Amino acid sequence: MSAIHLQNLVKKFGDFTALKTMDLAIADGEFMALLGPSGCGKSTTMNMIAGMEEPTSGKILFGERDMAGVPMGRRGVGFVFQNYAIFTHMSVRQNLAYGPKMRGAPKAEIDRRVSAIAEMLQLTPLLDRKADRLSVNILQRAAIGRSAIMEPAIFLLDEPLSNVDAAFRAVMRTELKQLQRQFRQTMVYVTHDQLEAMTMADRIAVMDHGVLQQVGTPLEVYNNPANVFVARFIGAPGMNLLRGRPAESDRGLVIDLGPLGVTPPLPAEIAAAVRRAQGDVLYGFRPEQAALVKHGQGLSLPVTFVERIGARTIVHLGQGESAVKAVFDNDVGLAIGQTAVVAPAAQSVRVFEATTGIAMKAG
Ligand SMILES: Nc1ncnc2c1ncn2[C@@H]1O[C@H](COP(=O)(O)OP(=O)(O)OP(=O)(O)O)[C@@H](O)[C@H]1O
Repeated sequence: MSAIHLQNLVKKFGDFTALKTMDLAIADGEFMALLGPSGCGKSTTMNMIAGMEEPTSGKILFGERDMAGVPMGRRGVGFVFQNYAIFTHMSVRQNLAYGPKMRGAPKAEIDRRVSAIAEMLQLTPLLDRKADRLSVNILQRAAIGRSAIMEPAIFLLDEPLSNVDAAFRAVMRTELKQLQRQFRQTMVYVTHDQLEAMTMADRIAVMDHGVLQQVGTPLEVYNNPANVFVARFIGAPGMNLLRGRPAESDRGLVIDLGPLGVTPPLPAEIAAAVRRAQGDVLYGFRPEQAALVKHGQGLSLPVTFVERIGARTIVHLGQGESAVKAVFDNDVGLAIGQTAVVAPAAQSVRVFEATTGIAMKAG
């Protein structure tokens, strides 16, 4: 019943198409993140699932049931927004109890459910505080509790952590995931923060400009991006992409990167796909998968900047179209102005068509 199917879903605002023909199947009990930059259509999609917006065309099914014309209050969804929806004149307890009370639940059951949810969200010591005395962090926690207490089969969260501070966000990521595991709800979670999507979601739907770009597990979208948008958007920093032209060499198929020289030979399965293609390609590899190698064995580039973030070091190499980043787990002792020679781990190399941006895959 609580699987969600979006079929050919389109949303237009006047002449502007906010969502272009979205097809997405979210399984019962799945945690799906809708991830993408601002304005990509995440909230529009969510608002249609919630019943706050009507689709221009296409269908939304909950299980087998078509939601066309079903008002928000009848969809059985819980919804938490970026801005906490809390009654500030009430205590935390009264806020949590509000939904079950409106439904006419007996007092003993309300008390039991309020205690359980308060315990789960670490709100127990704050139950009798008035909401207007609470920090933004705690207010958002109470707002999540207020929706979760209704045990909706479908729980929709739209950027619920974007106003809370960074340390609290880390705590809430774990708690939300635990909450979902416990209730086994279908959860749809809108975020522009890939860390939230990567750490919590079973699968991620990556969107851009109203178009669904890829759906996959966090590792799938990280390891095998469907196109250059996903390659750049996922990962911090995103994937390195260098323009070049396939060329045969005595060691196998390589990519001629012009002034940067030629790449190491491509792994056989990627080489087969690249041989079938025509024109320029983008040679991609993750900054975390670059190693420092000896001269002549990789791409030789000047160091332009070095960022140290705790134990991690991000080394910026080259400029303009030849710019590359490499991430190391230690201080590799490189300084601005030096030359570094980097090579990606062979199995991590990905190649994309330059004109369409689509990943070239084996098979
Ligand atoms: N009611 C509306 N009328 C006109 N345009 C709208 C309306 N709602 C959204 N849009 C436009 O549709 C596009 C998608 O908006 P949406 O809010 O879904 O994006 P988003 O990915 O959730 O981004 P954000 O994180 O900034 O909210 C944007 O260009 C937005 O300006």
